[in-house]
Amino acid sequence: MTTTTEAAPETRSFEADVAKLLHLMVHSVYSDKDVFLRELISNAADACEKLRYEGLSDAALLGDDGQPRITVTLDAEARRLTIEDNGIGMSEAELADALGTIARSGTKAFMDKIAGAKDSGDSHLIGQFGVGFYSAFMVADRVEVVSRRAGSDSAASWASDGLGTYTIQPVDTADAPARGTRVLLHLKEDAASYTESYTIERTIKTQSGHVPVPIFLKDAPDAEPKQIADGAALWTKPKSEITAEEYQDFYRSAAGQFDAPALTLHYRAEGLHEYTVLAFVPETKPFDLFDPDRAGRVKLYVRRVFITDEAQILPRYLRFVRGLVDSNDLPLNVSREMIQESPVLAAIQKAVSNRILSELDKLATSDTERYLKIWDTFGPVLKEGLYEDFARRETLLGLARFKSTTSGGAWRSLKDYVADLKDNQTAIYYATGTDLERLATSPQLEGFRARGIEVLLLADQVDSFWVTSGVDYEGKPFKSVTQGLADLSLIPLADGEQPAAAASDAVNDFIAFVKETLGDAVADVRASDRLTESAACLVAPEHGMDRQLEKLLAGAGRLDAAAKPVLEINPRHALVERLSAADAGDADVRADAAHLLFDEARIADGELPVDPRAFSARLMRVLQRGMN
Ligand SMILES: Nc1ncnc2c1ncn2[C@@H]1O[C@H](COP(=O)(O)OP(=O)(O)OP(=O)(O)O)[C@@H](O)[C@H]1O
Repeated sequence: MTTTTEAAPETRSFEADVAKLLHLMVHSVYSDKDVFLRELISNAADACEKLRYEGLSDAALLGDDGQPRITVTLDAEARRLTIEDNGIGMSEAELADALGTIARSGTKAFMDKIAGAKDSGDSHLIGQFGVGFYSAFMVADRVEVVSRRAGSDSAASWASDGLGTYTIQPVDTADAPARGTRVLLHLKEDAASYTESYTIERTIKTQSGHVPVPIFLKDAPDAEPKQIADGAALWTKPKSEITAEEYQDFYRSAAGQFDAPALTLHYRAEGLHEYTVLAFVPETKPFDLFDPDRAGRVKLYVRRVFITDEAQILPRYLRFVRGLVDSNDLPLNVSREMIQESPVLAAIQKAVSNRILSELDKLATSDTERYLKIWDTFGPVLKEGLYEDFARRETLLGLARFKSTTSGGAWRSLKDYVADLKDNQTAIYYATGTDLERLATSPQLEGFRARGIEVLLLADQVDSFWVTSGVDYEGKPFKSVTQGLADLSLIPLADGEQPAAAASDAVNDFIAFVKETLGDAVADVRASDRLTESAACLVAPEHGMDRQLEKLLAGAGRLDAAAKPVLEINPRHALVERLSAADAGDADVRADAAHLLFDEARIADGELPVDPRAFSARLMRVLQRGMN
């Protein structure tokens, strides 16, 4: 049936974010404009896969054209390029929704980044963020899309010059594909090479040669279509027939990444369940790594039919892994929701997750340098598993690498740490904070340094959570250097370090005075074992929460009030000795000193003084006295 309409096109404005994105695209200075072709072909292939899936439950949608196909047509004379698919298509409403609004959460992140990187011309960004359809405006000054949804007897068109508005209108079905979508690009003058057969064929073969839908090329509008990609799913081929480049091209087009995979895993599981896995660990962080939904992107296929990318095949802490699992056993004709409940899927989830972790473990020994790069990039995400996945905690602790006070910037495993324990050392010590450099200089570490005890420096947000969740490694608990009594006296001092004399009576009196002066502000004031250079530091009370975790929770409004800290004073510090002396001055001077010691310890922890005005008044008074 053919419908004709006389309606005038309706002009609409893009959502503000789309308009901004388009502006960036149109004015982009990227050398790598080829990306647009990959994005449009990947959209066309997705549309074919969506139809293949919907066709399982509604064969009528396929009509008499069951073969998915993408056709690219060149028109050098008119400087036009067309990409057409016979996939699912879009209704008028879907056109407006998909091409007039920001469909992906990552797009905003992309824009923020691209705006910053504009001058440096970082061509990797577009690929990284997979901004898809709009990349057409890098090469075209006008884009027209005509689409007809499978099973519908009407068609619609969308057109825009990428300058803030688009038009949308119903079109005669005679002017639309019988089913699917046609994207017509009016190429810019400097993009004329995209009508050259050779250029297009080479670009498609390298970027999209392994999409699971055959691709045809027509050199001219009336030329015969020639098949340039067979649509054979790469993962079904034997490993020995696939080159590293083919894996990389597939990874790029399927995962929307622009980097090279840091690890490629391709295997076939046989036995109770049969399935094929083709998984990649990216080299760089995917843009959506820290999206709040923490969703994974591994796709689920059943006998080469794409089912869903929402099956959450891997645990959330492996969400950086890209790729697919193609199962032979799952039924094709069940809904996505039912598949989620399937015990077969559960078995696949478990086995694939274990396999990925064991491959990482193997890599850690076989190619340490490559492994450490992966850890450097994704360690903070993998560490989420330490408190989320109890069953795999051991494995994850084995994979974990840390910077420490004695590693000189190198990564250390817990195995390394435990091998170097000092005599009488029964715990794994760590310090948490937000910045490695500052952590390494924190006063709490001084007593550890004097004994040569290695302290792990944990600077990722996630660290405060797992490390306080009751973990141990080979029977050794993790203990914060800011927590409780450090119990260091049992561990011998390193060569050349002098054992500390017990605090004198005068110092003990001074400590009692400080405690009285500070009153409720602190849980306790005591002489410190752990300080050798600084005069004072703050620690958590015995059994208290790690101070860094406490700060994080309080900052997130998840803690009513932080527990009061313990102020530890270094009884051997010259200033403390001087303040403790009988002639140190009147009670006012000592009271100022008590408050200043407390405030100074807070500052060393990256906090503000309790009362910044009182702090500056005291500081001024003390300085003035010093001048007199
Ligand atoms: N050829 C097509 N057939 C059917 N729908 C399409 C087609 N091209 C685009 N779309 C629709 O437009 C939406 C937006 O496309 P766009 O390429 O901008 O983002 P995406 O495909 O969701 O993500 P990305 O391409 O960045 O991976 C798609 O999600 C899809 O719904």
